[in-house]
Amino acid sequence: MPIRLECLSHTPLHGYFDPAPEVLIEVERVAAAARERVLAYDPELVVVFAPDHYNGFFYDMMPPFCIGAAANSIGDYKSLAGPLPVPGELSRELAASVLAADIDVALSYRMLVDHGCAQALEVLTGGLDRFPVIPVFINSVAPPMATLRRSRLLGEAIGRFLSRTGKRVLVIGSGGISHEPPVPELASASAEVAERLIAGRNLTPEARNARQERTIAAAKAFTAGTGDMHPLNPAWDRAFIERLASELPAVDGMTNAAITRDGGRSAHEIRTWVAAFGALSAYGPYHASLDFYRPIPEWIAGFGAMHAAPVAAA
Ligand SMILES: O=C(O)CCc1cccc(O)c1O
Ligand SMILES: [Fe+2]
Repeated sequence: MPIRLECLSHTPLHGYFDPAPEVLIEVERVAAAARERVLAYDPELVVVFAPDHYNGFFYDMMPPFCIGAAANSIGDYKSLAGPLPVPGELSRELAASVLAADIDVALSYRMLVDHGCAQALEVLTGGLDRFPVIPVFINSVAPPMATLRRSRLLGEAIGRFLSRTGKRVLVIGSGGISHEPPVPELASASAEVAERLIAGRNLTPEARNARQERTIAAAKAFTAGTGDMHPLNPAWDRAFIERLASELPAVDGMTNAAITRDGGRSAHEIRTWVAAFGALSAYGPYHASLDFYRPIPEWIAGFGAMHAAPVAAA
């Protein structure tokens, strides 16, 4: 019942507005090494914990957590579009098992995922359809959100189920660390923007393009130091990484308000890493390595990558 973990930041700005060549080369080297590890491991099942950026999940019915029993990638920015090979029966069993463990989770037979899921699968496996994959959505952008502790416990419950399958499992966390790209907030939105956050599925190509251009413009302003975006927070990012590696339950002390204050509104994507480590922790003691960390303003990201495995397997 082996398990491996890979966590990494995502950014849709890769290929639109890149950092200096030496940084880009280093990130691509780290990504290639992670992909080699994954391909050598050859997982029988991938569980990817991913956020969504108002592409698949909206306030018309916003769950804190949702397991996909069938899913499609929308292909925003440069990410791949198309169906994910989801083992639906296993997803349903997973949801039943998590609910039986007192963690309330939704189930979707028509999940839409965006770059927050697709980019991790592409980087780590070379495509969307290389391995059977169960996507697990964690609300990381639409308040109110569950506690960070709840993401850890969700991960743990999923890990207990996975360990019973006997499968060679890879868990992925996609997102974070500190960052605050220009994603609107319902509380301060105009009526028109609010409607988009409540029921904004299936943007027209024009609206999609305008949205992507806004993100690229924001990245340029952020890198130039103009505008008033939340700063990246390398010290906070590194402290978080350290907790994952050596004292996972300590993340329970991080309140949602403190995450927003210290890391920015999209720093809530760290929930995906916490859930992935929670799943790994269900298998016993583990060893984690930090493969990369650097604040990359061009990508609006405190950009990190880690991998981990049970101590017995290391
Ligand atoms: O398209 C959006 O809504 C925001 C995209 C976005 C930008 C920078 C870093 C991210 O992690 C991210 O997801
Ligand atoms: Fe994101």
